[in-house]
Amino acid sequence: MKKIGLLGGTFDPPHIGHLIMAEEVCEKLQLDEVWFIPVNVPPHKEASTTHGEHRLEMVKRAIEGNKHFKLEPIELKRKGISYTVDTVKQLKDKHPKHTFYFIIGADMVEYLPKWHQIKELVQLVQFVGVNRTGYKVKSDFNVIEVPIPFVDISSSQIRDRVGEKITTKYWLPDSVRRYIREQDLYGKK
Ligand SMILES: Nc1ncnc2c1ncn2[C@@H]1O[C@H](COP(=O)(O)OP(=O)(O)OP(=O)(O)O)[C@@H](O)[C@H]1O
Ligand SMILES: O=C(O)c1ccc[n+]([C@@H]2O[C@H](COP(=O)([O-])O)[C@@H](O)[C@H]2O)c1
Repeated sequence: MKKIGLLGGTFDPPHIGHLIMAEEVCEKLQLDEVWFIPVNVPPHKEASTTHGEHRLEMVKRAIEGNKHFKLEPIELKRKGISYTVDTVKQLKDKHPKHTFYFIIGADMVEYLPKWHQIKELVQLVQFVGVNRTGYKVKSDFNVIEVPIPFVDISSSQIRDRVGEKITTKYWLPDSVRRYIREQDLYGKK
């Protein structure tokens, strides 16, 4: 039986905030692995995202070299809107012996009441919340709070900076920055 952290995200692109939260939770909760799950269609975001294949490749590069981190493309394969309740059910069916922890930032903790079938979902998986500037980890739902160093970085800021040709060095792994350059992502069209 393994303890598995699940880090769902749009990852458009993945950045050091994602990596630090995954590593901190992995160590503090003594998880065996953290699985990164890029969404297909995010349940709550209006704006369209970069193609799944690019986001998948960027996550692959971001987690390279960390033996605890794995890529789980289950939502991209399933297509459609990526409701977490569907993902957790599928993963529990496939791996009945694992215990799953769904890791979210404080913005998503505050948003929990609006998640699809949230009452059922909280019975199926243990949520873990990490702090994020501007939001609170407190919730009426059962959320384990894991303190992390505040990393005031978001994917949208990175997309804007790339578009404005402002440096993103150290905001995300060089391998991901290279991929963004090679594929000409986030440039102003
Ligand atoms: N800097 C951060 N600190 C703490 N949690 C974070 C941070 N960045 C992202 N997260 C959390 O990681 C998960 C996936 O985030 P996501 O891929 O949407 O990145 P994002 O930076 O929030 O993107 P965007 O700016 O496009 O909304 C969410 O649970 C989010 O709360
Ligand atoms: O299932 C839901 O209703 C739901 C609502 C909001 C967010 N989520 C999940 O939370 C994770 C983080 O979302 P995001 O948009 O910040 O990348 C991602 O896996 C989403 O699918 C899920």
